[in-house]
Amino acid sequence: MTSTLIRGGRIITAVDDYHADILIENEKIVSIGLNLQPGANCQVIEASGMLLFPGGVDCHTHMENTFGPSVTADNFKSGTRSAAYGGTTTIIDFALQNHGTSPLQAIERAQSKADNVASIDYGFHVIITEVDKQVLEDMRYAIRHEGVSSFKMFMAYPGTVMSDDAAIFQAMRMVGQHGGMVALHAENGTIVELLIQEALAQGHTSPRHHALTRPALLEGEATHRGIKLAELAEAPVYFVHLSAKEALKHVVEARDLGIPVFAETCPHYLFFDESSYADSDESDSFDGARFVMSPPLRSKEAQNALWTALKTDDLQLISTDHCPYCMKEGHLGKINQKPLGANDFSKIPNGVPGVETRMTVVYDGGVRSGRISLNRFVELMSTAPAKLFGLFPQKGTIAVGSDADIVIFDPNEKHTISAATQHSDVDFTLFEGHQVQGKVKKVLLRGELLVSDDQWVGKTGQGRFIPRGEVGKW
Ligand SMILES: NC(=O)NCCC(=O)O
Ligand SMILES: [Zn+2]
Ligand SMILES: [Zn+2]
Repeated sequence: MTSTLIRGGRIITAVDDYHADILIENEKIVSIGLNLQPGANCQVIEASGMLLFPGGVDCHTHMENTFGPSVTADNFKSGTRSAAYGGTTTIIDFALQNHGTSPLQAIERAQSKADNVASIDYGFHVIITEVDKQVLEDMRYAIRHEGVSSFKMFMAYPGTVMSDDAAIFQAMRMVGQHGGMVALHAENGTIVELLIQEALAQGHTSPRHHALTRPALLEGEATHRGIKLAELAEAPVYFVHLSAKEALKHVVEARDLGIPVFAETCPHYLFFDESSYADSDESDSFDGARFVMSPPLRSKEAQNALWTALKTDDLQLISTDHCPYCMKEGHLGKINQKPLGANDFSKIPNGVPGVETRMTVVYDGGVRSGRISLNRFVELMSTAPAKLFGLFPQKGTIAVGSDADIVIFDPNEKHTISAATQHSDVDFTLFEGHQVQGKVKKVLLRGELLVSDDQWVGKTGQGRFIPRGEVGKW
């Protein structure tokens, strides 16, 4: 029997804050208490002065994503290792339903990419691109028998992954009856497309036009429509990467009425705003491409509103939407990356990295700056995503019986974030040069050390697919 004792740390959960030892046996936490004694052959980890968090749960990542014009820079090997260094021990990634195929085939394909390669645990949402009777039946089957109970649908990207309202409504109605949930990418795709074509026709090709052609109002409109479709379908709904005040307003309104509407935001919307695009209209500046994600960065005012909403539970969690493309073509052999859109902003692959920095930047910029409490931090990073997406209490907390996914975190260590010292295959981080306080020191997945003082001590492939139960019930 393998056993580990973590001694003397300060345990933080979504509701508790206390000093105790944690005893781990066979992947699980078996005891929490004072002065626990190690048995024979027990590994002892000293953690005095350290905070102990449940392993991070990032419910929005895109490893080896193929639905855009190119493949993301991280696959499940590099991406999950990078996540682990950042304190995340579970991700929920995506399985893409290609046109003419079943969601069940999508799950199988996604599993074949992750199995034996991922270093942390994982699940999938299926991206639904086509709905018919058989697809709806397969979605029901996925919820009941495959442990895949959430589905992403796009109100944007016409001609590729966008679904119309009827498809979204039918999917919501089906999954709502079976304990599942649809997650929506809410932007009015047809109007965005029109604005893009008008901008290009006027010769506007630089990255900042990405933001100008995706106005906040169109995120607000789609969010409102998505809520109405969910209400009609009598189903819960989840909004991914919420960025705009105009969208938040509708979420708040619905939640105040007791409608099961949930939403996440992402670190990039909390730490950057639209001014990051400002320089990129100069003739040869392509630098703003690093901030090309959808929805785009919003105003400073929106950023403040998001922070407030995180505090008041109008937003339930922070995920990363880790979807990295390199700024330089050919980095580690990656092709068709951000420079694809060097002469046309609409061809820049959408997405940014973030899986490794999520906990650190939110701890520093959220907890240390006084915007959120330490308990709320744990809730946003771990407990809420686990509860909302059917992983709790196996994941998302430090409790007897839970998986021993634990982050040992030094609240005092200062460091500077840089792509050069990160572990993703992408060649930049939005947080380059940011000085932060608080550092992930050790990370355990089901009791096994993955990361120890900046050293990788984990094993490729030790991550496991985690079947999920009912979602959207929290
Ligand atoms: N967000 C983004 O720009 N890229 C990733 C795909 C998505 O989540 O829409
Ligand atoms: Zn999206
Ligand atoms: Zn995404």
